[in-house]
Amino acid sequence: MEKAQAEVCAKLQGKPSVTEDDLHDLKYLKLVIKETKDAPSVAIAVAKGVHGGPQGTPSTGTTLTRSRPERFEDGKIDFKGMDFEFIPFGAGRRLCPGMTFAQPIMELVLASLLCHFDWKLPGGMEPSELDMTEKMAMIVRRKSDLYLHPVVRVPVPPQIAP
Ligand code: HEM
Repeated sequence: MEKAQAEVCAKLQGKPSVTEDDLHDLKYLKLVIKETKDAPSVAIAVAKGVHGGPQGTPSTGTTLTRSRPERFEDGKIDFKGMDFEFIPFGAGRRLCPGMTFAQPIMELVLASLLCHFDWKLPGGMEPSELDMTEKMAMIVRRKSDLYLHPVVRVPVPPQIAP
C-alpha cells in the first residue's frame, strides 16, 4: 500500500485529485490491480469447456497469501486474453468487452482511495493475520469479509469541500 501511495503522491504533486491523465504513469498501481486479478472465475472454466476454448483456467500459480505485484513487472503476462494462465477477463470470442472500460475505472478508484486515505486493519490486526481463504462460486471471492478503517490522509481541498 505504501509503495502504491508513494507513486500516486509523486505523480499528483499536490494536485487535489486523481484524473485520467495521471493514470499512464501509475505503473506500480497497474501491477497491484493485476495481482488482485489472479483468481480465475469458475464461470470461465465452465463457459470455455462449452465453447471449445481452453479447458480450465489455471492461475499463475500463487495463492494470494502474500501480495507481490512485482512479479508482473517484466510485462510478460497481461490480461488481454493471450496468456492463458492469467485471464481475469476471459479470452477468445467471449472476451469481456468491458475490459478497456473497467481498467481505467479500477485505476482511478484505487488511486483515489490510496491518495486520500490510509487503510488500517481493525483492532491492531497485522496484515499477515488476514484470512485470505477464497470462496469458490460463479465468481471467486473472499470467504471472510474484509473490514478496514479509512484514515483521512489528504483532506478535501477547501475549494471542493461542501
Ligand atoms: C474488473 C472488471 C471486470 C471483469 C474482471 C470482467 C470479467 C469478465 C469475464 C471473465 C467475462 C466472461 C468472458 C468469457 O466468457 O470468456 C466477462 C464477460 C462480459 N463482460 Fe466483463 N468484466 C469486468 C467489467 C465489465 C464491464 C465494466 C462491462 C461493461 C461495461 C463488462 C461487460 C461484459 C459483457 C457484456 C460480457 C459478455 C461478453 C460475451 O459473452 O460475449 N464487463 N467479463
